Amino acid sequence: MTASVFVINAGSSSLKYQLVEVASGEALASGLIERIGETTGVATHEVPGREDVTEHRVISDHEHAFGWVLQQFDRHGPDLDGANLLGIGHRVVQGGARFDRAVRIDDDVAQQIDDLAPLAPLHNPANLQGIRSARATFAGYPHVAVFDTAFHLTIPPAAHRYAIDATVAAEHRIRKYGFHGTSHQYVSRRMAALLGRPLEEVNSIVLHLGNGASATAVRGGRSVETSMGMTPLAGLVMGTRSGDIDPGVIFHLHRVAGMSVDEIDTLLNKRSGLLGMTGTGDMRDVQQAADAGIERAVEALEIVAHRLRGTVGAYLAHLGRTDAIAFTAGIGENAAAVRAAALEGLEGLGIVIDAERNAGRGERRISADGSAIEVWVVPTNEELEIARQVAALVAPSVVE
Ligand SMILES: Nc1ncnc2c1ncn2[C@@H]1O[C@H](COP(=O)(O)OP(=O)(O)O)[C@@H](O)[C@H]1O
Ligand SMILES: CC(=O)OP(=O)(O)O
Ligand SMILES: [Mg+2]
Repeated sequence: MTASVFVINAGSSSLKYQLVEVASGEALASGLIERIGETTGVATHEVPGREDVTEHRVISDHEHAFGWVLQQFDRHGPDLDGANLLGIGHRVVQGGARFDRAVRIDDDVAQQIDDLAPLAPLHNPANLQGIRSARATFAGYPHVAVFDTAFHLTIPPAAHRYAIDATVAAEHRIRKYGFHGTSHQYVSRRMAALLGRPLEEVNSIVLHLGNGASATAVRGGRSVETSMGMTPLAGLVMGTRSGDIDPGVIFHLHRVAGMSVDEIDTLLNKRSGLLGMTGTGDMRDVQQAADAGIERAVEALEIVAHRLRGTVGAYLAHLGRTDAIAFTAGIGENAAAVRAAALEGLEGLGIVIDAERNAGRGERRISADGSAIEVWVVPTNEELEIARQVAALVAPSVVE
């Protein structure tokens, strides 16, 4: 059997996994456990060609979730012992200024991920829980951390520094880190390949629009600007996160509205964005509501598009010359109306969408033939990118 990598993405209340065959890039199995720690969790295990397994049950913590996953492999396959496992890849959201590439996890690296938790309190502790459970289960296999932030460490100081007291910034490691780097890297590479040009020569803007959303300006394969900041709260409008707001709003909510810092944190991270504006954080539901004429859903879509358009405009200026814009992730790949609205009125800047192509499916160019800047839908595959980085680190001969 050809070599595979087990990829784990442990979120605060979820665990996603995929067994990736490195050579083909195919998922041999994948799954998702949601609502860990809540009264009823939902767990699914999918193996191509077999019926999906879905269970509704209480899953107390990540260790428990892990046990469930192993049980599914035992019962429904594929056989992990026969999977020629090269290693385990872990998505880690915050790698700080330290990790500019994937690294093998030892006790020291695990400690450093823990030290970075104050910079990503919602993400790094969960990532670490996944790492601990997996290291206990798959002792003897190499474990590799693949950081969301690594791809963005090429962003120059003028773009990653905030204009605040320099001593405070240095002491508390306050700067823009950026996230979704694995996806931005994968999509920008793929974009260059689709244009048939060397990566070093292509300038692109990648719009990763999922539950979390971020934009990145990529010059010659290197990230030079991105919309998320020190934390994944900044930038675009997201499913439950506000994206950019005036920081003064926070002081106002505290002093005038009497909210605590924790309450404001929850408001901006979990009760804002699409959810806060419309009552649902799911873009499909927002679009349905807008189609039915519900005013606040229509408005929310206008806010989403306005923010996207402004970001694209800024990145066109930062790049100077842009070859392509790529839409990716759940919304970017599937929501034609969001794509069209985001780039509406930019014909004067050389961006012309073809309505028919935009309404299609799958990886494709959606710009008109005469558009100076090409616009594409490029499906992301973070798990495959993680698997490749793991294989490159622990078994370079396999990926050559
Ligand atoms: N056909 C579709 N039309 C519009 N939005 C969609 C469609 N399919 C998925 N989405 C949206 O994609 C978002 C989830 O994106 P995804 O990349 O899966 O998120 P995550 O960040 O959790 O990986 C949700 O808002 C969902 O509504
Ligand atoms: C960092 C981040 O926003 O991740 P996600 O999109 O998975 O929430
Ligand atoms: Mg995703």
